[in-house]
Amino acid sequence: MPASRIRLFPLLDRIVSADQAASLVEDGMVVGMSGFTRAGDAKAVPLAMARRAQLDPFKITLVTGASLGKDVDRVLTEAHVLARRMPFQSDPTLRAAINRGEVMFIDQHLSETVEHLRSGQLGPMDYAIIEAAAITEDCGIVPTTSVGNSASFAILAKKLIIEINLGQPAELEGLHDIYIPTKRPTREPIPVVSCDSRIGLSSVQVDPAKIAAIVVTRQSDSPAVLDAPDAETNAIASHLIRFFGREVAEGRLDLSLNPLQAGIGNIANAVLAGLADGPFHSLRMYSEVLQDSTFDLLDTGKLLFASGSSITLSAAYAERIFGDINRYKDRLVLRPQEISNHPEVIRRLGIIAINTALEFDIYGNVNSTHVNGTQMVNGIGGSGDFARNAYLSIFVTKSLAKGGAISSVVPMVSHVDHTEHDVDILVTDVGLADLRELAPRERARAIIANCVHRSYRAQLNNYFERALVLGGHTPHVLGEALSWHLRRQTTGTMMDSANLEEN
Ligand SMILES: CC(=O)SCCNC(=O)CCNC(=O)[C@H](O)C(C)(C)COP(=O)(O)OP(=O)(O)OC[C@H]1O[C@@H](n2cnc3c(N)ncnc32)[C@H](O)[C@@H]1OP(=O)(O)O
Repeated sequence: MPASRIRLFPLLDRIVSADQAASLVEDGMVVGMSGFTRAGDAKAVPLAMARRAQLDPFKITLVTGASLGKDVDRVLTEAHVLARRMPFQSDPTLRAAINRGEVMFIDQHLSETVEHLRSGQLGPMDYAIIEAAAITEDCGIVPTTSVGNSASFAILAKKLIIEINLGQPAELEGLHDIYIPTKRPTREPIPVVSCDSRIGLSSVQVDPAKIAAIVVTRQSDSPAVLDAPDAETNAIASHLIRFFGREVAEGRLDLSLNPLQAGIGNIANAVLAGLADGPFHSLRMYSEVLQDSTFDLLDTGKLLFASGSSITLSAAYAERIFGDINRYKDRLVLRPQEISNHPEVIRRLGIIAINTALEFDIYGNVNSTHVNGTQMVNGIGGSGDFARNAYLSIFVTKSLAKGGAISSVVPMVSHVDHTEHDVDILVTDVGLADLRELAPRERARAIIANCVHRSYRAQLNNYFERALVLGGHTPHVLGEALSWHLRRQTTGTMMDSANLEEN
């Protein structure tokens, strides 16, 4: 163990095995864990908890920053350790248990979880299990590749288990900016005034007496798995980039755009990658997750600075970037997710927010989470924090899913995460609908003309024209509004019989 990793020497006595640390967690406890979109998650103790539960069954409420690495939620689900889980997940095994009703999942705006904890609406938190790069001389916990909710968990939990991960570079120290908002209702303004504002400390200060155990690990984060860009993701990126060009021509933006937020996944990655080839320069990001494309943009010099709450990279990028993190350190900051996603800061900076929808409807309501209105996919994540408060709230999706059996543009979404009031721009591979300052009837025409796949356009137009006859500010044929989803369930496709004949 290098002395630089635990610099408060009396704490060396608290090093134990993962199994010993896992034995501290008791049935019914509320446990916080580090981890945000695979980055910086606790890796050894949760697996030891699952092993223990095989012999000594127990259940907990598990609260994290966001999703964890590839094994943690899976093994905890298989060992039936999870009674309740919040605020986000993306694991197929856990997803199935949530949809069977076995795990109670609380799908929460990512900026809000620690507010609930701080105010006593959630908790008290019994243990926080936090991955750290180091513990400083004055008992500062230095996070690794994410901050997520770790800072407030460490401060608010009764006891701490720290995983010192020797596999994470020691040079991560200095990357983080830990700021905890003051008490409500007399809270001071959060002093982030630009993407590169540094307003806090580089570690999380805790009372050493709270550290119950330290476990030493040496394991990389699970890598992100990104598909290669395809024709649809490239088309979405190019529609969006042309739109930004028009905004510049109209004088509403300049070539540095406004600070960018981009969600996880292939489309967001493709859009950011597309910015590298455009005329844009001096870009800044104020986002949650920093993906591969962030580092490509930093390398080309197009991106000046990136603020996030986690760095989630593919295996090849992780090796290159974390092997040379000092090269990027003065152009990066990792913040607690309540600051990266804070409504006050998002509104102040005038963020351009780009997130992915599962489906949207003719009026611009967006479903990001539930297939057929019932089956949870991942959760709302930070998309709502950004959509409500952004300068430009953009949602992207492919126009078709499941080989064309599903249209991503429907008469009425089967679940609403982002209401029409929070959505400015919709983009599919077909085109882009600019909904700003449009009334519902105008929004419907713009969406049907620009976003719907040609195989569903006539069917959707037919629905809208019949809705118009019935009237209303937001016309619908209520008895048919969810008929596309029902048809998919019963016949396997959203296409009606006339459309099936046509296609
Ligand atoms: C931690 C964070 O907060 S990151 C910041 C933003 N967070 C969010 O936006 C959270 C919510 N968003 C998400 O979870 C994702 O972006 C999703 C699920 C909406 C889209 O995921 P992506 O992987 O980008 O899109 P993709 O098009 O590959 O779709 C994922 C799956 O949903 C399926 N799908 C897509 N649209 C539909 C639809 N309308 N109906 C049914 N299934 C659909 C796809 O077929 C695919 O299925 P598969 O995994 O079996 O192949």
